[in-house]
Order: sequence, then structure tokens, then C-alpha cells
Amino acid sequence: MPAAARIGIVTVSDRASAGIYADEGGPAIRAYLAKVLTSPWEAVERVIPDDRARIAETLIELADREGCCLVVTTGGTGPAPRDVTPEATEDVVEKPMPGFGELMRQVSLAKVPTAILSRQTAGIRGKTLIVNLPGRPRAIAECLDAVMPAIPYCIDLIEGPYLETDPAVIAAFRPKK
Ligand SMILES: Nc1ncnc2c1ncn2[C@@H]1O[C@H](COP(=O)(O)OP(=O)(O)OP(=O)(O)O)[C@@H](O)[C@H]1O
Ligand SMILES: Nc1nc2c(c(=O)[nH]1)N[C@H]1C(S)=C(S)[C@@H](COP(=O)(O)O)O[C@H]1N2
Repeated sequence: MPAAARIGIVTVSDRASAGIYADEGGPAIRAYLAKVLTSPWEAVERVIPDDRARIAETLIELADREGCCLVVTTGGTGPAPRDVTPEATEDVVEKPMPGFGELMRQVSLAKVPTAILSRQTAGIRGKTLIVNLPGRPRAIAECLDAVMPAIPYCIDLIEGPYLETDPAVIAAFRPKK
């Protein structure tokens, strides 16, 4: 049995982190991954305010110390003054992966005209892929359905664990060698 892959789930929300409303985003990401992944994994969860330094520190902690192969964030990707998740992500990644944001905005546009307001991005820090999702809980499946097929192979390429998915839910695409 391979060691469980560790996956970071970071809710970036002033109000959820202050307990003003219950966090729905983190649990929605966890439920999504539980439905999709068939190989062993465990979640490392954080709920933090929209603070650039705090977000960057959390991403570094999950990547470097907690050993997460994937970190998914939700919230703080829009144009409001406190929305700084993409900036914090760019602060900590070595390789930006702009295709993730491009694809997620494209599929989201079929759902909401305000999809273009999300500056969501992604990137690689060491052996960790970091992916931003918008804050609205319904955006989570809308976005992950689009990028999930490419995530296991991306993690192979950064020498992370071999993630397997249920093909009836999401078929992971790995090009033939
Ligand atoms: N973690 C969450 N749980 C439940 N609902 C959320 C969450 N994050 C965002 N939302 C909902 O989606 C909307 C847009 O999310 P956004 O990230 O822009 O939050 P916001 O308006 O900046 O406020 P906050 O940072 O306090 O969540 C929020 O106004 C809220 O209704
Ligand atoms: N798939 C999807 N993408 C979406 C949305 C959504 O409901 N579904 N909401 C949009 C809206 S209204 C905003 S303001 C931006 C930024 O959201 P955030 O600041 O909560 O991250 O994401 C956009 N992207």
C-alpha cells in the first residue's frame, strides 16, 4: 500500500476564518477529492484570512513542511482590495502554470459572465502544485472538473505520488511514453 498522498486545502476568507459564516469551501474541496481519488490520500486543511503574507506562509508550510503534492485554495481571487490569493501564490511558486487559470476561466464563463473577474492561477513550488479556485462554493466542482484530468500527470512530472482517479468520475490523462 503506497503512503497516502498529502493534499492541502486552504480556504482564504476573512469571514469564514473569523467564524462569521461556516466554511463551505474547504469541505466542498475535500468531498470533491474523496469522490474523484481512488489512491490513498489525506487532507491538510487550513482556514485563513485574506492576508497576502499569511497566505504565502501557509502555502510554504503545506508545500515544504507538510509535504503536500497538491494544494488547492479557494477564495480571494477577485478584484476587491482584499483579494490577494493570486499574488500570494505568485510570491511562492517557482514556475507559474498559467494554463490552469486560463482553462478554469474559460469553462466558468459558460456558467457565469463574471468568470472573467477571477484572477485564479496555479504554479509549482518544489514538488507541490498549487491551484487557486474562486470563493463561491459552487465554483469548486465547476473548476476542478476542467483541470483535474491533467493534475495526476502534472504531479508525476514533479516527482510526486502516483494519484489514481475513478474513471467514471474523472479520467486522469497520462500521455503514452
Ligand atoms: N469559504 C466559504 N464558505 C462559504 N461561502 C463562501 C466562502 N467563501 C466565499 N463564500 C461566498 O462566496 C462569495 C464570494 O467569495 P469571496 O472570496 O469574494 O469572499 P469575500 O466576499 O471577499 O468575503 P470573505 O473573504 O469574507 O469570504 C462570498 O461573499 C460568500 O458569499
Ligand atoms: N466557476 C465559477 N467561477 C467563478 C464564479 C462562479 O460562481 N463559478 N464566480 C465569479 C465571481 S462572481 C468572482 S468575483 C470571481 C472571484 O471570486 P473570489 O474573489 O471569490 O475568488 O470568481 C468568478 N469565477
